[in-house]
Amino acid sequence: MSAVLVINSGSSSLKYQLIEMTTETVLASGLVERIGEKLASTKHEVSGEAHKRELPVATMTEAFTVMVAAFDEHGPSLAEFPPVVVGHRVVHGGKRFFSATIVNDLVKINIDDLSELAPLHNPANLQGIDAAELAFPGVPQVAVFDTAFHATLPAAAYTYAIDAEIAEKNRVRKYGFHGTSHKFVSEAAAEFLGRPLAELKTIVLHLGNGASACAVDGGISVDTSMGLTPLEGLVMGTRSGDLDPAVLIYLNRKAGLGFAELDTLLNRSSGLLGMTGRGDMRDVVAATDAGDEAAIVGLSVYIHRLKHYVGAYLAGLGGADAIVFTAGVGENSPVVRAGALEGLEFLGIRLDPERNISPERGPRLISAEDSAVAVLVIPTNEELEIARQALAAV
Ligand SMILES: Nc1ncnc2c1ncn2[C@@H]1O[C@H](COP(=O)(O)OP(=O)(O)O)[C@@H](O)[C@H]1O
Ligand SMILES: CC(=O)OP(=O)(O)O
Ligand SMILES: [Mg+2]
Repeated sequence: MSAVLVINSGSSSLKYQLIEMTTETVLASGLVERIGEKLASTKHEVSGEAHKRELPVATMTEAFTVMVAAFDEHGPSLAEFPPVVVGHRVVHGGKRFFSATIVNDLVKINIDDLSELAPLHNPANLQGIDAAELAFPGVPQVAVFDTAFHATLPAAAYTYAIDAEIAEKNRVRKYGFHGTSHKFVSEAAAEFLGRPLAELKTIVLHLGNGASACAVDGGISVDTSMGLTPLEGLVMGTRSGDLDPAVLIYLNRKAGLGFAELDTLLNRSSGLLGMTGRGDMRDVVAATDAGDEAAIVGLSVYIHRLKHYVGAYLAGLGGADAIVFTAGVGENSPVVRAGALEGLEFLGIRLDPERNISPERGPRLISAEDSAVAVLVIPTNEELEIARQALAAV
């Protein structure tokens, strides 16, 4: 019996899962949100029961103390299920990390060095590693990188068409993100279809708060929509995704917006939120049903962009065996799924409307029997994938 503790530490939150790996069962999961604010809220779920609390939590180290206390109080006992390894989600691995890596001082220096490429994510991930080292002395820590799965991108896909010397010197290229999810989901799709991964061409659409598309050929990432940072590509909850880069220059000159303001604009107040005043897809869909004009346009932009990437990756892969929807929006929004594939019948892509709106959970087929391309919904499980890779690394 071996348990793995999975840690996803963000700028103001700590999410965790303790997973028993012989049966891949979640023993407990939880989160500490709003770290550093006056009151943080915590949730610890075990045996289907959620234990919630509000208390001040100033730092990531304190958040770990709160997590360990929740295990002591509500179980399961960490003495009974001691983690054999702690697996951490680390967002940016740059060109240094291509697989799950046991953390040592040099690895931490490298993660820190990549912070300038992921300022929202890497510093928080590193704080999580430091706090876990204090809380679980002697237990190996393994970093699992969002970028790792995309290490296989060909130069044609990862190179930006800018001055090569400037790009090289500043490490400017496409890295891609959500790799842990794209890997898990593309493998689960092959399993669901009962076909060898090596033979499958798959398009994975990970549509959460952050969203990205990935073209997977025989289990290998060959193209993806996020870039140097998790800003490029699809329309997201608060991020713009693709736009003419000259918009930045123009807004700087014309509206006097500085780089900090432009950063905030594109990362935090654009996307669905910027277009519709609502960053949550559930609220946007509800508003379109009520006839809200901004919501109707915003949803149409979201779907237009999604279809654009589906088309691009169908062309890049030379057709696809499966198109897979995952993450919060992908798993739960029939409107988005139908919109993204509408009009693609000429390519052999045919949704079954009944299957698409079925409230069923779990991996499922939503295309019609006569569809040449299988359209699937597969719930992602980044935590389980991190646990598997962390355990394999030790
Ligand atoms: N029933 C639903 N219909 C449409 N969107 C949904 C539904 N349930 C959840 N979502 C959307 O999923 C998104 C969050 O996805 P999730 O994968 O949990 O995000 P992340 O892990 O990136 O924080 C939110 O925009 C939310 O509105
Ligand atoms: C990399 C990224 O965008 O992650 P998230 O979807 O968790 O924000
Ligand atoms: Mg997510």
